[in-house]
Amino acid sequence: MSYHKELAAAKKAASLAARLCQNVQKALLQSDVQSKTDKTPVTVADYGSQALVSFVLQQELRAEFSLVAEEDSKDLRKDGAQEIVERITKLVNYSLTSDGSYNVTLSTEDVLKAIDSGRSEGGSQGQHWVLDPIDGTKGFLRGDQYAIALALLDGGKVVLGVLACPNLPLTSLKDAGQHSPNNEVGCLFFAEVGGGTYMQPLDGSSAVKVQVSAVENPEEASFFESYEAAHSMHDLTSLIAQKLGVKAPPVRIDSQAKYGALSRGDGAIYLRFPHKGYREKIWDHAAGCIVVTAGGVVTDAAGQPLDFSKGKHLDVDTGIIVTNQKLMPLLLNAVKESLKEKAPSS
Ligand SMILES: Nc1ncnc2c1ncn2[C@@H]1O[C@H](COP(=O)(O)O)[C@@H](O)[C@H]1OP(=O)(O)O
Ligand SMILES: [Mg+2]
Ligand SMILES: [Mg+2]
Ligand SMILES: [Mg+2]
Repeated sequence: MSYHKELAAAKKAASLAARLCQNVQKALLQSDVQSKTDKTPVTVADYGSQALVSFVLQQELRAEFSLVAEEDSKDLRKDGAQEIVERITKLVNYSLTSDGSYNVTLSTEDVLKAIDSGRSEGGSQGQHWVLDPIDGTKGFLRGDQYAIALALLDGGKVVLGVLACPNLPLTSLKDAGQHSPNNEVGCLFFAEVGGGTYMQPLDGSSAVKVQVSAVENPEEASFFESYEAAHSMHDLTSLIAQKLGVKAPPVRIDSQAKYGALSRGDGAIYLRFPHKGYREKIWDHAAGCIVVTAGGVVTDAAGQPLDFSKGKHLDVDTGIIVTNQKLMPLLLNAVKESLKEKAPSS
């Protein structure tokens, strides 16, 4: 089965959402930051991006669709939120119409409804879109890396993914680091099952095929991890890297931009070990997973593939690791030994 139409719609939605986020990041004001019950910062851009992606998918596909997305309109429907809802609506309308993509004016209620169409629970039957409207909100607020991550599940498997990374340099992080000196940033990664992975500049110029690094010697490999120590245990990942023989220091970046950078070989390994009690969500990995499948393998710490068919959460054993097929057995060993060493003795 081909998903060309869905892929074209997803690319359009993610590109427009990326532009919305770029506009907000430029003008980021303190009042744009809200607090949700889980205390993660949610900005008008998270909501705007979700409303916009939901609207564009509906317009382009013109069919019933199911969307599992991170945000909902609960906080926006509370007293006192009217002003922020109006700001989100203005932003969404501007982003949809400013380049002539659509000729529409959404009302505040249209926008709230579009946000809430992301309330699906997913599962193993049929098709479900999976969206993180801004992945790496902390990076976004800091002016660093973030991503708009959109994927399609069919029968519980990821069949396409699009990852827009507005601040990721077009050239390898190996050369320029996270901040491109000449400001050539903005990458769109996309992949369809069995069709390889492509990257194109967010400004729309042509796409190139990309490939995960084929490095076989861990001494020549570098690894990515969360910028935030609260999201992944840096002491554990450093032990794993040491056991594996990795020489380079960790490259710490926010969001699924790590998967994007890995998919084009900027580094060879991604290690993610959240603190105890954290449950991974499907929208934090679905798009990232499929863009690295051209040469890469994604598993949990026990070597099992990620299962996207169980609803919103991923039931992973301890952590998530990504590398190429050659390095995976060595990495799994290093992970196993490190976990044993770190485990409290009984
Ligand atoms: N306590 C936590 N541990 C691990 N990941 C978290 C935690 N809180 C939020 N996240 C999510 O982790 C991802 C970012 O991780 P990182 O950038 O470190 O790779 C985001 O999806 C972020 O959500 P959000 O989408 O709201 O930014
Ligand atoms: Mg969040
Ligand atoms: Mg996220
Ligand atoms: Mg998010």
